[in-house]
Amino acid sequence: MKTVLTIAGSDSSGGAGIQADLKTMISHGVYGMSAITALTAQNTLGVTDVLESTPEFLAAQLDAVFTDIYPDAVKIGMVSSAPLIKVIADKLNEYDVPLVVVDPVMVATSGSALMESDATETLKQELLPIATVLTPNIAEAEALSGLKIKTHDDMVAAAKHIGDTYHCAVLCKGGHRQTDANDVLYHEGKVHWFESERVDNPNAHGTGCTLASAIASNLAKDFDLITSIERAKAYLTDALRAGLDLGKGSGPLDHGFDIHSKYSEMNNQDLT
Ligand SMILES: Nc1ncnc2c1ncn2[C@@H]1O[C@H](COP(=O)(O)OP(=O)(O)OP(=O)(O)O)[C@@H](O)[C@H]1O
Ligand SMILES: Cc1ncc(CO)c(N)n1
Repeated sequence: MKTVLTIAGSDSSGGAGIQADLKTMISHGVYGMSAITALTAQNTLGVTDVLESTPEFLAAQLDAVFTDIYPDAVKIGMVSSAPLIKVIADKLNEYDVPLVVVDPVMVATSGSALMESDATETLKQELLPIATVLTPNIAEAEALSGLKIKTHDDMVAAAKHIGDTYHCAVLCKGGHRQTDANDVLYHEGKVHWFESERVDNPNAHGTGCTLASAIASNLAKDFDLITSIERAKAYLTDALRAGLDLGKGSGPLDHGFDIHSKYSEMNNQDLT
């Protein structure tokens, strides 16, 4: 079985972060592992508290994973401070990880800040150069490129700017656009669009985490980058279309829409 490690924050409501990552990985038939950068007290309405891991404890988690079950791919999500980013970069270099998806999580869908402002520079210098692919949403692509994004051409310009500066592939996600949900990849000097109509579902908590974990799972299974993104976007769109409606705010996706087993068919009546 292929193995994938997520390095990210825990979301107590289960829709984003580590929980979304592990659910996505099991749906892709890969073995998921986690190194937790922070605990968030969070639900579909927002984040009420954050407890960061210490850099030493994050390093210990990474050593424990890498010296035992070596991951075929790594997904990085919420990393809120510069010292934690530095630990991750050092460990990924030490263990020589080939496939790294970096989701530069800065602000949650609910509007809560998830990264300290002075950590952005460390992210740029330390993590972007070792990313196989970086997956900013529009606001994150603006912050990383310094460019304003309004049109499809602006998305391409920002992806090019980031990719050429930090030497990584960049997928600029259009999930926050009004008219479509088209994402654009800039990779090895070429531009590739992944087009999708918007799914009419206000429950979009954790879409970014889910897409990045699905890309990492597909890369671990030896699909090339474009195929990995195509498959990941199809999974994300189907998980949105499944129409789960939980919580009082922007609720989670149905990560398990595609998993059929004898256990998922059991209901309470079967148990009596
Ligand atoms: N309503 C929608 N319909 C179809 N696809 C969507 C919709 N909303 C988001 N997506 C897709 O979800 C993926 C994640 O994009 P998005 O821009 O939402 O990321 P994000 O802002 O990082 O996510 P998060 O809200 O988890 O932080 C992209 O492929 C995007 O096109
Ligand atoms: C822990 C965590 N990571 C990422 C996001 C972004 O969706 C979130 N809301 N929470």
